[in-house]
Amino acid sequence: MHILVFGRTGQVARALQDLMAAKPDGALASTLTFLSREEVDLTDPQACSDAIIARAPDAVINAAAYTGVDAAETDTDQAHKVNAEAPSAMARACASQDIPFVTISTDYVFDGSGTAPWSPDDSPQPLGVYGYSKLAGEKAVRAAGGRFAILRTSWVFSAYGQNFVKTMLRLAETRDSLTIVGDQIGGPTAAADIAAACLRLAQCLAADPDRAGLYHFSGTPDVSWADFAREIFRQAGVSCMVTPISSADYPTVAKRPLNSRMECELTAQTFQIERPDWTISLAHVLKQLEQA
Ligand SMILES: NC(=O)C1=CN([C@@H]2O[C@H](COP(=O)(O)OP(=O)(O)OC[C@H]3O[C@@H](n4cnc5c(N)ncnc54)[C@H](O)[C@@H]3O)[C@@H](O)[C@H]2O)C=CC1
Repeated sequence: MHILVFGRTGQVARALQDLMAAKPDGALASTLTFLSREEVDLTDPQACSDAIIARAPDAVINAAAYTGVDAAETDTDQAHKVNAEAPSAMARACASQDIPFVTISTDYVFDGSGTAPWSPDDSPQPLGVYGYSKLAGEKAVRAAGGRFAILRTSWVFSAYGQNFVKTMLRLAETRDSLTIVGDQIGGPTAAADIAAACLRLAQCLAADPDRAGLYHFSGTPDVSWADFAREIFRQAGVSCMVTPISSADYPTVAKRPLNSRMECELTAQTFQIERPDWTISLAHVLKQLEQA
């Protein structure tokens, strides 16, 4: 199965490349081709659908996105193009070819109220432009129909790019104590686990279009950012004291949801993908960083 992936340098795209490299020929049952921003810019939705038609893949994974949550507040047009119009064009092209389309969305489509895990049936109510742009993308992908899967995930970390794990390790090089937000709760999710889930979804949708839909996928257990930081330091053997603070004491341009817990039961039932234990995935990432 030939899978075309939008994105080459992002966390999930790099994790997909790792999966390919780790598996001997044939074991992945898929060949992946990655499209960089230089090859196809997602601000040009027509170029996205043209690339799909021209390359005639068996499935498409969209691992590219405008992920600057704060920057999006003032860069609305760009965020909307990349997160809504581009996936819309990709989904329509895939539906026209009757091939699976897997795209990734976010917990930021929710307003973070309450403490119950969000189910895929709950009504989204984003707090900022980034969440709105991703939600607009979800709606357009659903409207396109076909063999689509939208995989909402949260708190992505890996050995690549910018993420919380790397930020914590960098800060701890010069600090012996940190104040970290303790009232936002969610499931940290390794890019490697998301990559494996995306592949499985693409392969399942190729066999069975009835499994098309919206799914949640996040690491377990749910924790606060402060708890996440403590576990990073514990596993890395770094001595750095973590004091939890409230979101109100750490103002950001875009408001963040307090409750990012996600109900992932439908994903488990439909694809036999369980919530990964992020503490185990974290150990792999720390090892990867150590070897880099
Ligand atoms: N990073 C996180 O904590 C979370 C991410 N997500 C979603 O997961 C998915 C993957 O996220 P990450 O791998 O962390 O993202 P990332 O920020 O590491 O990578 C994004 C990729 O998109 C590409 N890109 C951005 N603008 C582009 C454009 N105009 N044209 C072509 N390519 C462009 C970048 O070059 C990069 O390769 C995204 O859909 C994101 O919205 C969901 C929840 C949390």
